[in-house]
Amino acid sequence: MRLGLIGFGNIATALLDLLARGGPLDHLAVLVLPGMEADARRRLEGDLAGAARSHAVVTDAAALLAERPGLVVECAGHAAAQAHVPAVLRAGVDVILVSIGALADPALEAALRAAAAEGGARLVLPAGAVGAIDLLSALGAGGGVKVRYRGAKPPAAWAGTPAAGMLDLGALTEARVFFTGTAREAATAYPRNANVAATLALAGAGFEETQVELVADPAAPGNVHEYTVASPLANYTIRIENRPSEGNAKTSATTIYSVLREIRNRLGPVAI
Ligand SMILES: NC(=O)C1=CN([C@@H]2O[C@H](COP(=O)(O)OP(=O)(O)OC[C@H]3O[C@@H](n4cnc5c(N)ncnc54)[C@H](OP(=O)(O)O)[C@@H]3O)[C@@H](O)[C@H]2O)C=CC1
Ligand SMILES: O=C([O-])CC(=O)C(=O)O
Repeated sequence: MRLGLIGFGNIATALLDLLARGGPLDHLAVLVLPGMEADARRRLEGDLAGAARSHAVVTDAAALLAERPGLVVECAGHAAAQAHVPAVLRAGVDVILVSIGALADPALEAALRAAAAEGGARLVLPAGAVGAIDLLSALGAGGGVKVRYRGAKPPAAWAGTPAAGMLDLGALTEARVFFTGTAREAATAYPRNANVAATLALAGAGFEETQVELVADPAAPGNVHEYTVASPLANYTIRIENRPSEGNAKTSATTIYSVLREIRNRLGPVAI
C-alpha cells in the first residue's frame, strides 16, 4: 500500500505504529509544515524506520501527489484540510478526513464535494472519537432527526481554546458547561476539540439543527461523548468514555483506531 499522510503529529505517528504491525507499507509520503522536513525525516529513519519500505517528506499537495499515494489520510487540522485536500481529491485520490470540523465552513464543504466529484474520488468521513454513526446516518436519510450532543473533557484538554478565557481551568472543582450552541459554532470555535459535533451534524440533523454542549469536568473519566437522538424510526442515547491518546490529551485514542478501521476495510476481504 502507498499511503499519504497530511500531518505528522499524534494521530499520524500512532497510526503508523499500528499499521507497521501488519508489515511495512510499500511507500509512505508525509506532508508536513515547511521547516519540519528534517525533523520528519529523522523520525522516519529512527523510531518509525520499519513503517514503510520507502518514504518521502513533502510540504505541498502537488509533491504529495507526485508520490502516487493510493490513499491519503488528513490528520493535521482544519487549515491543512483547506489547503491540501481539494487538490488530492481532484487528482482522483480518496481522502480520509479526520479534521471533519473543517466542513463547518460551507464553502469548504462545497469545494471538497465538488473536488471529489470532479476527480472521481471519495471523501471518507470516519467515525473518529464517537460511535453509532452508521445508525445516525441511516436515520438521517429518513428525516425528522433531532440530535443533542454533550462533549466533556478534563480541564487540561481545553487548554489553548476559548474555554481558557472563560474558566480558570486549573482551579475547577466541578463540571462547567462553557459552550452551548450549534454544531457549526462548536466546530468552528473549537477546531481541535469539536470535530465530533461536526461528524454528528453531517450524519444526522445538519450543522444548524445539532445542539451542542461543551463541558470542562475535573471528574471526567476521559473524553466523554454523549448524544441523544430522537427520530421517527428510532430513539437512542449513547455515551462513550474515551481514553485520551498518549500524544495529545485533546484527541481520544479511539480516533486513531477508527482511521485504522477505515484503512483495513479498504484492504481486507471483508469490511465491517
Ligand atoms: N474526527 C474526530 O473525531 C477527531 C478529529 N481530530 C482532528 O485531528 C487533528 C489531528 O489530531 P492530532 O494528531 O491529535 O493533533 P497533533 O497536534 O498531535 O498533530 C497535528 C499535526 O499536524 C501538523 N500541522 C498543522 N498544520 C499543518 C499543515 N497545514 N500541514 C501539515 N501539517 C500541519 C501539526 O504541526 P504543529 O504542531 O507544528 O502545528 C502537528 O504536527 C486535530 O487537529 C483535529 O482536527 C482529533 C480528534 C478527534
Ligand atoms: O478526540 C476526541 O475526543 C474528540 C475531539 O477531539 C474532537 O471532537 O475534535
